[in-house]
Amino acid sequence: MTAGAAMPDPAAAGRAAIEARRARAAVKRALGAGQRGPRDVAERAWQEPGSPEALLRFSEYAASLRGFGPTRVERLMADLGIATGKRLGALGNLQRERVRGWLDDVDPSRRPRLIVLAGPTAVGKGTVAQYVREHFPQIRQSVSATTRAARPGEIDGVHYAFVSDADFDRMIEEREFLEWATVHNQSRYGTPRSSVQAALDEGSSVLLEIDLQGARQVRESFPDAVLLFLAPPSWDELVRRLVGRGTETASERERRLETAKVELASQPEFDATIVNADVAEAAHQVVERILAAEADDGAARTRSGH
Ligand SMILES: Nc1nc2c(ncn2[C@@H]2O[C@H](COP(=O)(O)OP(=O)(O)O)[C@@H](O)[C@H]2O)c(=O)[nH]1
Ligand SMILES: Nc1ncnc2c1ncn2[C@@H]1O[C@H](COP(=O)(O)OP(=O)(O)O)[C@@H](O)[C@H]1O
Repeated sequence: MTAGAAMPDPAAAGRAAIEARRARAAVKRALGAGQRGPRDVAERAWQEPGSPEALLRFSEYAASLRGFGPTRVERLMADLGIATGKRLGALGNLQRERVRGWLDDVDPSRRPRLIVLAGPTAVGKGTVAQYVREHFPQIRQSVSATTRAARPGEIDGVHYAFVSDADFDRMIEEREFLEWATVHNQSRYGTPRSSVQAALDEGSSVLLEIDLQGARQVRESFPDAVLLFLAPPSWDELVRRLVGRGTETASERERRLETAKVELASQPEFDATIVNADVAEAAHQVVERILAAEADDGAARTRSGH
């Protein structure tokens, strides 16, 4: 194959073009369905040249939004001084500022929120969070640091940053954690402050999958954080999931189930409970809560005139 490497391959180019078109269509669908906000798509386009968002034509982007028919899109483009066929990523600085101003009007509600997803061991927090990661990429998730050992299949820097006790001590000392806790009387876990703050500053909501002690600390330091409790359909099902996962010894399982009883009792402290009977259904409910929280905040700000 090396002989052909420098030659243009029309078939491969065609496949790449089809793939790129599909990716742009997915962005348009997500905009139309309200799964992604127009501000998020525009900011992503400007951050990542070459991304599907950047290559989306402004006319198609605007036409994907609810309530934007061809006439309204045409008028908008004339108002913003955007030429026909212009791609989002190709807008100059002046046009980007104009688009941001317009977004303040059409999408005033999107203020990023900090969301906590807590609940007893093995209820499915990790599974639901992963579904959200795969289907709703605009919602960021932070990677916690932990002193526990990696389980088979867990990747350092993806599932957790696996650190030593000494490293964890240093991170506490240097105030690197937004919150941290010793969980199951065993290992320490902490949320990195800087990456969470950076995501919020960029306009993305951040989902934290943390334990009850962490949830309480977040409530203290971020009073407008939204606390979601993921509950099992029943106690027996919770035990089945813990045993079924097969990652703990019998004595570790006992310890986790003791913690689980305390955690289940804390449910009234949360803003909402979501029962994880079906993963996709629970994940959609989590996302609905996030979108509602973002919109709610905007409405409140609009009312107070800011
Ligand atoms: N406070 C806090 N808890 C965390 C953090 N990361 C993970 N946890 C919680 O630590 C607990 C143990 O997680 P893990 O070791 O993955 O075990 P599992 O809950 O049995 O899957 C879970 O309740 C997690 O939600 C964090 O950064 N801070
Ligand atoms: N809705 C569900 N129905 C059935 N099994 C589930 C569901 N959600 C998660 N599980 C399973 O339960 C086990 C524990 O899930 P996990 O995400 O590791 O829990 P947590 O992160 O809350 O400790 C896993 O084996 C997972 O595949």
